[in-house]
Amino acid sequence: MEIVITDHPEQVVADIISAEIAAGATTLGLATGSSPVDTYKELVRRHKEEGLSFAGINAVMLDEYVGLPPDHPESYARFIREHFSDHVDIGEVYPPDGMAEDAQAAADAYDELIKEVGPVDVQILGIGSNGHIGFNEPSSSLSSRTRIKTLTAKTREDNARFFDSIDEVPRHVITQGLGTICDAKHAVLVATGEGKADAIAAAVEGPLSASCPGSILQWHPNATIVVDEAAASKLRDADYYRYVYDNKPGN
Ligand SMILES: N[C@@H]1[C@@H](O)[C@H](O)[C@@H](COP(=O)(O)O)O[C@@H]1O
Repeated sequence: MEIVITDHPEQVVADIISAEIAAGATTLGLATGSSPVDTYKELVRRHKEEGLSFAGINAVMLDEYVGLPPDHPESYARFIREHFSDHVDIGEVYPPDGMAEDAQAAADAYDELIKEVGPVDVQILGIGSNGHIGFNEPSSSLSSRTRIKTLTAKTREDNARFFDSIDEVPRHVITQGLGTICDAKHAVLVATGEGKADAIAAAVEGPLSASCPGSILQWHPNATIVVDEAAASKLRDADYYRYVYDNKPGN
């Protein structure tokens, strides 16, 4: 893993995505949540002001709530349109179908679609305060594929801020599995704020364990963790990561 501690995570992630596009990326993996919002803002700015083009690129998503139609204000399909795809020249963005009558069949179909559209060249990720990535809650199989998951009480509480009340937060989701996520050629996780410090410490320096699904990135051959000082504050070896990044060949 490469760990980047920076005051401007959105610039670092946007730089990585711009470089992957320049190197020929054709499939992006998009994440929702507040963590990547500034990155999308920066990518849109680069598109409008610097000519960064997403032409010829398609995208898949990490997850979707079961039971929310794609035009629901809190559906992840809508989130991606609002924060990113409506503002750039990207091709298709394929959302999981949270309204399918048979949600598991929709999840299976989505896993197949990712294989057809993919492989994902660069997958953006956030991390939940309990260490989840996508919606792979603790105890998720490390080799899981896209499937239905039941959200923990903690995740529903964390996400209640986006809904009028906690009762409106769906209990079930379709999420790429950890195995699906790890099929991406480059996984880039962004986290900011003190609330993510424990999750980042567990994902980066804890054991590779289903108890912290984000720790699967230790196993991924090309994972970058981009964090601000607050999210890095519980990393034991932060100084070493800074040293490695500052002395990166080619930097
Ligand atoms: N399913 C999403 C994740 O993809 C996201 O990374 C995480 C953190 O969200 P946030 O960035 O808002 O803290 O939780 C959400 O529920």
